[in-house]
Amino acid sequence: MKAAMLRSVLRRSTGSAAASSSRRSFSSAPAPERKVAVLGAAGGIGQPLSLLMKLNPLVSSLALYDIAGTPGVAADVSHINTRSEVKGYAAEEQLGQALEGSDVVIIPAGVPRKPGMTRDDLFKINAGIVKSLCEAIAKYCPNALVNMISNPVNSTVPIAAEVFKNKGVYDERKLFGVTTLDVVRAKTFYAGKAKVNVADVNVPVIGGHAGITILPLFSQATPKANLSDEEIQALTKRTQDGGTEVVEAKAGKGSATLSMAYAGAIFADACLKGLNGVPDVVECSFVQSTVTELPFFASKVRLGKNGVEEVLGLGPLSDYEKQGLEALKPELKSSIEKGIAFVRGN
Ligand SMILES: NC(=O)C1=CN([C@@H]2O[C@H](COP(=O)(O)OP(=O)(O)OC[C@H]3O[C@@H](n4cnc5c(N)ncnc54)[C@H](O)[C@@H]3O)[C@@H](O)[C@H]2O)C=CC1
Ligand SMILES: O=C([O-])CC(=O)C(=O)O
Repeated sequence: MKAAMLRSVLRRSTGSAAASSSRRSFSSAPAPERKVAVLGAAGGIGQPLSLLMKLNPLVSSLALYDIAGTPGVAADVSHINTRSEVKGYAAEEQLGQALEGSDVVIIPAGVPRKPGMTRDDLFKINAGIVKSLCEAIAKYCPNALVNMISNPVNSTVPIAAEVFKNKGVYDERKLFGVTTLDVVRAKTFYAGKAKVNVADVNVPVIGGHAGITILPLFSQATPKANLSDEEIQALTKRTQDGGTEVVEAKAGKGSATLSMAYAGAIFADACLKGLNGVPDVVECSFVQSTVTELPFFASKVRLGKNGVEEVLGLGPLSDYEKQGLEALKPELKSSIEKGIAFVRGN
């Protein structure tokens, strides 16, 4: 959700005569009907993400699913006077209804880290959660774009792909690991150091979503700034450790939720724009890829009416980034293989 969109939503909710008449004169075809499902909607990420999706005028139907606490969240969000109709789904037997007809399914279901844990430590619990949710997606909305937030993303995306393959519905253009928070952080930290307007900043982040597998390409950052090698290395490390910084600050009360909800809303908005035929929608995401020898890799992707339209190349890397790329491959490879083995062995 970009600032302009939020402004337009807020303008709409004031309902002033001037606003509605200018809306009439400028609006052509109404935005198509789009259903978005959030799985894990009552959680730390799920709640603010559901709020942001309720503010998104591209959404006509919002399905909120969780195994606990859904009715309250759904009732609360449903009172907001924006376009989408909100329904809550509270138990596993309602998951099918929640998913049916979905264009985009966002998955922030599962446990978050506590201090001292790695994202991979979440595998044990989250792998099973993601697997069963993806089995339901394969059954009830096999054509939906899936935005995977649940960690470890480096393994949960391959798990989803294996489930979809087993069910005969895998379309690599429709499965995304959400790495937008890495981009959000890289932009914020770069703007602070380079002393440029954060709204103007662009920084691609490639690789995966854990520790050194997160590789921000500050050599490609715009607007250009004259940062020293030490400054670039410190920015890289801070981006890689951004999740841990929040986990430690929350001191046992979970990981990033608000910034993740923001990032998840931006990525889902980009998916919806792509589905609606808006041209040149480009975001970084962890997708099936041939950009490196690894089967999944995060890089810039162009989004379109069927999901991934094009996986874009990495562009020129600095020597430091080339080293980072080689260094991340073994860990990313083993996380991907762990996800695949989890489904194949089960
Ligand atoms: N991709 C990324 O950049 C980020 C990913 N995350 C990950 O997102 C996940 C969620 O984090 P939080 O919202 O903070 O956790 P949370 O514990 O606050 O919320 C998780 C929600 O998932 C629900 N849930 C559990 N099993 C479920 C199932 N089978 N079906 C539906 N819902 C289920 C829980 O009831 C809970 O409401 C974690 O795995 C975390 O590591 C967090 C931040 C950033
Ligand atoms: O660090 C965590 O566990 C949550 C996460 O993925 C992030 O904030 O990037």
